[in-house]
Parts: sequence; C-alpha cells; structure tokens
Amino acid sequence: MTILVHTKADLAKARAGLPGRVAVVPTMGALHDGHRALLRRAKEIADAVVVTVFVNPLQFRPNEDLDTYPRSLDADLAMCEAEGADVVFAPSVNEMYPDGREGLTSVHAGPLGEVLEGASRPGFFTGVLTVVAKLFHLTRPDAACFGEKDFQQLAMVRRMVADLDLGIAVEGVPTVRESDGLARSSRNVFLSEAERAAALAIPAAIGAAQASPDPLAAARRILGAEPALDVDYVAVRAPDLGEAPAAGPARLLIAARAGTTRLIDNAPVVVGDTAIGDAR
Ligand SMILES: Nc1ncnc2c1ncn2[C@@H]1O[C@H](COP(=O)(O)OP(=O)(O)OP(=O)(O)O)[C@@H](O)[C@H]1O
Ligand SMILES: CC(C)(CO)[C@@H](O)C(=O)[O-]
Ligand code: BAL
Repeated sequence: MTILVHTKADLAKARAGLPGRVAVVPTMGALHDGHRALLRRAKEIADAVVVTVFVNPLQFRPNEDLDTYPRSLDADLAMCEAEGADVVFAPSVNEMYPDGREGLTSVHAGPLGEVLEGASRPGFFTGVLTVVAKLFHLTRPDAACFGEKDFQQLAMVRRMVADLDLGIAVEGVPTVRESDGLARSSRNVFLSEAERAAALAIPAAIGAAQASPDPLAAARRILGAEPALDVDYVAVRAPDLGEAPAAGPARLLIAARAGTTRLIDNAPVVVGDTAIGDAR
C-alpha cells in the first residue's frame, strides 16, 4: 500500500519505516508511461521507492506555464499504487518554501546550466537543482531515477551529486515514446491535433540525424521543413554535453514550440560516420 504524505514531518516518519535501500523518483506529477518506466526502474534497484510530486515554482519563469501545468494527484497516486511505490510525497509550495522564495539559498548550476535549456530558460537549473537537493535531503535516498528525455537535467543532477559529494546513485532511464515516436511528456495534453502532427517532425529529425554522417544538418533539414514548429535550438554536443566531437558518438538535442507548448527531445547520434548513408 502506498502512503501519501504532504508534510516534511510525515515524510520523515514514513521514511524511517522504509526497509533497506531507498530510491527516489522526483516528478512534477501528471504521471504517464515515461514516469512509469522510472517507477519500475526504481523498484528494480531498491527495496523501497519514494515518489515526489511537486510542481516547483522556482524553475518556472513568470511567462511560463506554472499556473496551467497539469495537476492530477488522484490519478498519480493510483499509478504509484499500481507500481508498488511505498511513499508519495506531495508537499504544498508553502511546505517546501515556508520563508518564501526571495533570498532563498540555492544551488548554483555552473556553466553547463547556462547553455541549451539554461539559455532558453534562465534560472531553470538553479531552480531544478535547488529543489532536487532539498528532495534528496528530505528523502535520504540511496538512488534516484531521472529520465533521459530531460537529458541536460540528468547530466546536471549527476554533476551536482558528484560535485557536492551527495553519495546517491543516479540512474538514467531511456525515453519512453508514443507509438508514433513522440516523446511522452506531461505537456503533450496541450497539443491540438495539428500541433501534435507538426511535433512529429522532432522524432523524424532524430531518425534522419541517426541515419546521417552529418546529424546536425540532417535534423535541421527536417525541422526546417515543418513551418508549424518554432525551433528553439537544435544542437549536437558530446555525450557529456561538452563541445561536439569532430567525429564519433555525440548527442542531438532539440527544443521546439508547437503553438504555445514547448517540447524537448534528444537521442544519441554519431558524427562523421561515413558508413551510414545520408537519408536526404
Ligand atoms: N517520456 C519520458 N521517458 C522517460 N522519462 C521521462 C519521460 N517524460 C518525463 N520523464 C522523466 O520523469 C521525471 C519527471 O518529469 P516531469 O514530471 O517534468 O514530466 P515531463 O513529462 O517531463 O513533464 P514536462 O514534459 O511537462 O516537463 C524526469 O526525470 C523526466 O525526465
Ligand atoms: C526533477 C524535477 C522533479 C524537479 O522539479 C523536474 O524538473 C522534473 O519533473 O523533471
Ligand atoms: N521536465 C522538466 C521540468 C520542466 O520542464 O519544468
């Protein structure tokens, strides 16, 4: 049976009763099959699983979708129950930030926090890392599961855990997709039929990039052919998100807006592999 708690005090009591190794799955709720994969992985690598459900205001800019972000705690709880999670921590904003957010001590994200998502959403990674650090302290996990869909976030959490010697095993879970290739995302519910059709240019760009010795050009070509998609960035970087290699394994990362909905995706690619044909 899954225990639902809303306060840090009740979380501490529930945590004290958990046996063995504990894995945490931090989420913003509106759980879907991508989250389900994280819950299942957590179950495999630990004896007990804590899920956090918190739409963190600290990582939203004033013009972003904090107020409209989907919230569905009852359904989230049902999924956590079905997947055998032990505890769900769903705090209020006041519980997490009782002294408000002005002047809050925070985790500085470093240079990697300034590029890609960090360039498009200034302050985003400070907001993410600060709340993740708080959630780690509150849940005291041995392991934590994050999705590769948010690839830069996964890299930044790994970096924080290493730099601050947090001693938590960070587990990356591959991106779960719809049958047509679109990455599962809580924000997909906002897409109209036409926007959703346009969004398919993102997995199409990934497919073309993976089949080309010049992944960036191939992805740009596909994205550029979809006028209903407003591309924020398309980039090839090293697998650790450093500078792209001249040749060899790399990561393609895409962010684009379909209507007002911002979508991100990424995948492994190989730069300069002349053995693979270019799908023009
Ligand atoms: N399709 C997916 N496959 C694997 N992991 C995912 C997927 N979608 C989300 N996750 C992971 O779930 C965790 C919680 O993410 P979050 O609650 O923000 O969901 P989300 O679908 O990414 O929402 P949004 O896309 O609106 O930001 C993160 O570690 C995220 O990477
Ligand atoms: C890690 C996280 C739960 C922090 O709010 C959020 O960024 C998310 O859901 O990916
Ligand atoms: N999934 C990352 C959280 C966000 O977009 O705010």
